[in-house]
Amino acid sequence: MSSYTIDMPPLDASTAPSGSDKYSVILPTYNERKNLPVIVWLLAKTFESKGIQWEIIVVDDASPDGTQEVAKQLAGIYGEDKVVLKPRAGKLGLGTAYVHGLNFCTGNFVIIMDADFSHHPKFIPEFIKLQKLHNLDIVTGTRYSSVPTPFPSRNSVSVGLGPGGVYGWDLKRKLVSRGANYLADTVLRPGVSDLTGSFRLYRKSVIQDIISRCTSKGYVFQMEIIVRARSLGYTVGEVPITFVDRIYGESKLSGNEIVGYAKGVLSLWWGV
Ligand SMILES: Nc1nc2c(ncn2[C@@H]2O[C@H](COP(=O)(O)OP(=O)(O)O[C@H]3O[C@H](CO)[C@@H](O)[C@H](O)[C@@H]3O)[C@@H](O)[C@H]2O)c(=O)[nH]1
Ligand SMILES: [Mg+2]
Repeated sequence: MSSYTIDMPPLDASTAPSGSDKYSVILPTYNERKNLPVIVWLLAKTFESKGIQWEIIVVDDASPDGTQEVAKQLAGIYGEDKVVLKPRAGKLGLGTAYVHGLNFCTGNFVIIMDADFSHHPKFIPEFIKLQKLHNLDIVTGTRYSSVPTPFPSRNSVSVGLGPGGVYGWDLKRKLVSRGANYLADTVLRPGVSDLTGSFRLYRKSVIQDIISRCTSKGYVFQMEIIVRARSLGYTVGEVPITFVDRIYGESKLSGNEIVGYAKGVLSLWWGV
């Protein structure tokens, strides 16, 4: 991977979080026992090294592999105020996991990401910088653009050198992801380059408002959030990220999720 760094100033007086800012990370987990300790360590290191207040809300859906036991051990190591386990009784879907986790966030900013290292915490300081520089409501990681863009539109020229991209997916999964973005972009025209990615930073009041209007339950949730954010007039910025497919465990994306996505696009088309 290249040593490209995003062309933005380092966190300084104008772009650093204020003393009262706190970042709540929602980590949805289903069978992530092997991944959880490392992602928590990376997150803690990222925040602590920059003196940023943080907490992690682990939303585990009764994983049979013992993810919750690992989460409890991590709470013992980092502190119960830092690693907060908020389990659910069964596998109820990714979208509703975010809704559940949001109820327990005490920060004024919320970061949502995957627990399997596909979303690397090293990008979080870039999200924070772009948010602070432009006072944005949402910053979304994009795999399909390679320059940071504070106010993307359908006309943004955003293909260049730099990060942004997917590593480790087969052709079928790449086509599903591209196709899902193409479908929603063509039908709903939200003007954001990656609608299905879930690595994002939100102002908490904004994600609370949007989530209260969302109807979907599964992976389609990410797309619905951005489409609703745009129609409500919230500001969105994009930071290029590299998405690296997981090493441990399996994706939970099923055929049902793909059908649910297509239905979600159509229902937003009728309703928005
Ligand atoms: N609590 C809970 N967590 C879940 C569930 N389904 C998945 N997760 C968790 O959600 C994260 C993403 O799941 P993966 O199964 O690893 O997703 P993926 O196939 O790698 O999909 C990625 O790409 C999609 C398309 O771009 C994204 O939509 C998705 O968010 C993710 O980034 C992981 O931390 C996983 O444990 C669920 O029903 N409940
Ligand atoms: Mg994954």
